[in-house]
Amino acid sequence: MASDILCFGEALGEFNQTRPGEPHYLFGFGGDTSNCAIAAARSGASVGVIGAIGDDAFGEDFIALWAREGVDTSGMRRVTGGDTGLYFVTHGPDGHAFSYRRSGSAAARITAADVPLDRVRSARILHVSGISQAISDSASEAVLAAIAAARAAGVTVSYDTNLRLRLWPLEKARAVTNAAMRLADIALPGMDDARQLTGRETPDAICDFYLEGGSRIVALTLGKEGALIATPQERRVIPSISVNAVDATGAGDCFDGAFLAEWLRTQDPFAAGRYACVAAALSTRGYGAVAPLPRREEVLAAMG
Ligand SMILES: O=C(O)C(=O)C[C@H](O)[C@H](O)COP(=O)(O)O
Repeated sequence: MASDILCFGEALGEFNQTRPGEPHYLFGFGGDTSNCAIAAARSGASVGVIGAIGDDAFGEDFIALWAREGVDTSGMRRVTGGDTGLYFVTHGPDGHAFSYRRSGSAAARITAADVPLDRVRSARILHVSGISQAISDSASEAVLAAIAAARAAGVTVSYDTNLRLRLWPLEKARAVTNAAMRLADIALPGMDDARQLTGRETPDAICDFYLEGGSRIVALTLGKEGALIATPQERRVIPSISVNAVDATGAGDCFDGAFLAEWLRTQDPFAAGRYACVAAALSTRGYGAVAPLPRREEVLAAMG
């Protein structure tokens, strides 16, 4: 089955500490590209996920989740005896923090030979991230194989920097992510990541960096300040809306999915940016990366 937006990365079972300081964790779903896929599906796009997942109970939960969300899983490998990665979210005065149990997971053991290239070639957008590459060298090569197939077939490549220094050192992240971003048509960096990856300080200088690298659209997320959307011809700051935020986990991924869905519909990066800023803000009103992802009607209602 062909999907318009194909997301490639690691899905992670999520344990989210909803009462600070207490050993009480709410189970949910995470993993940046899976979050993006579900956000895009809830915004009405045709979406699929590719990659690998364990044949354990968490993998089963994900297959059921994606089915409920209308996300195609026919390109997702269930690895016999493989583990699905997990992560823990804790909340403190400086916001949320992640810790991982994912090394050696089914997703991390993927190789370039496992990538379903036919699915990549028949998509309209391939979405990957820095995390998709950080989890192992073989996964990194698999992502590059998917990007090469997409580019050769004229499929738009979308890339979120999603810098995770618990997964790899900054020097390696810089080299790999900056090289991959040069292959991306749509660059989706976050401000904190991009400062560290580019060495540039201002939103404009960061957008220049990625446009000079060859991206057609840069959507630089600025947290509560919204986003700066830049093309070679024009750039606009898009403000966010204020909400009662409890957990920002997955807000960046929600931005990505909402942005890609709306951009596919309108081909207008600024309209997509307005829609995605509102969707991302709404996604912070509940705990977890996936449960609070808004549907298109909620986003449109909040846009007024
Ligand atoms: O860290 C990882 O490897 C994950 O994939 C876990 C999370 O689900 C995403 O990181 C959330 O991403 P944000 O939208 O940037 O909050």
